[in-house]
Amino acid sequence: MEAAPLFSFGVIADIQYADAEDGYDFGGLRRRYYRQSLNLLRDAVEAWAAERPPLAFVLQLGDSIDGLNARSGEAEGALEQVLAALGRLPVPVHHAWGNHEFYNFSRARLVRSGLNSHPARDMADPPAGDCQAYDFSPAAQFRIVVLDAYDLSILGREPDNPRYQESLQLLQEKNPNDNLNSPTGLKEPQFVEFNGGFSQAQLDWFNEVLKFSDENQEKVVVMGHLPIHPDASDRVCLAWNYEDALSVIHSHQCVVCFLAGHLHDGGYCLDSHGVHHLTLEGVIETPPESNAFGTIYVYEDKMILKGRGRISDRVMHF
Ligand SMILES: Nc1ncnc2c1ncn2[C@@H]1O[C@H](COP(=O)(O)OP(=O)(O)O)[C@@H](O)[C@H]1O
Repeated sequence: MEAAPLFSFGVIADIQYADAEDGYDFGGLRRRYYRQSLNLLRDAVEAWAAERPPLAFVLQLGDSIDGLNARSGEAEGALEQVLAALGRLPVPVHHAWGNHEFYNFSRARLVRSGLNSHPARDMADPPAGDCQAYDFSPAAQFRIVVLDAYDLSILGREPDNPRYQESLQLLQEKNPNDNLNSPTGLKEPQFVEFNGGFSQAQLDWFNEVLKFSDENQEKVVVMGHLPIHPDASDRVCLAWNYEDALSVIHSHQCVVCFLAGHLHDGGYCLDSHGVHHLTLEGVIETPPESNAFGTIYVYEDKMILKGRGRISDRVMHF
């Protein structure tokens, strides 16, 4: 028997709920169970709520509702359903924002929604602008960093916003295709409209957080919608400037794990600096008889992932 963990938390990605018939991914190969995804979320919540000792929190890794809702005018209702399901948990839920949040809502609207899990600001010098990154300490000598992978993006902002203009310029420099969602022919195929990146202000802030954690002997788990390691993703689904985020992480000792969603097949690698990169399988492409969520039990020297359904169990030493 393992000793009791220091704390535990739930993880889930790419729920992409919509009250719509099943469909397929862009390639036409993977079925998307839009309506069932809400039932899978409810099953996840029920399983998490029954855990003893109770979880400390849940991380929702983005794409909580599908872009289909925007087209059918059901964005608000779909979000209400997802938040109501998560609201049955007696613990905080921390949300990353993905491309599908921005298909449905502006950044300004998200700040005023139940998907804004940013705690009241208590740390000095948060990242500049409308960046949604934040950090919190769930237990002594542990810290969670929530990164905003669409801080550079043309999704979620009006075209007259300077950050939109800067992002569009970068995207067009890297992607000459007429359809900016198409990675065809790109040297850096992650430069597509449905991805985004990290501003220098966010990277500077991230660096300061990790410096503090190094100085205080903390272990840090980082989460964001987009994967940042090519071995835990395909070449398209990475954050635009994933290398910049990796450099910040690798210039510190404290980061033990990076959690992402976006790539519905999931992925995992242990990188050259001993950081675990775990990309979670997406609920939306999970058949109704299975599921895709997990609980991570944190110990002084490791994290143990208990996966459900498509997500495998895994021990991540640090
Ligand atoms: N290879 C591609 N070429 C052109 N458009 C694409 C390609 N892959 C995805 N898209 C488009 O990009 C958008 C996001 O893709 P989607 O599969 O919905 O993202 P996610 O994997 O986050 O669910 C959709 O409008 C989709 O049609």
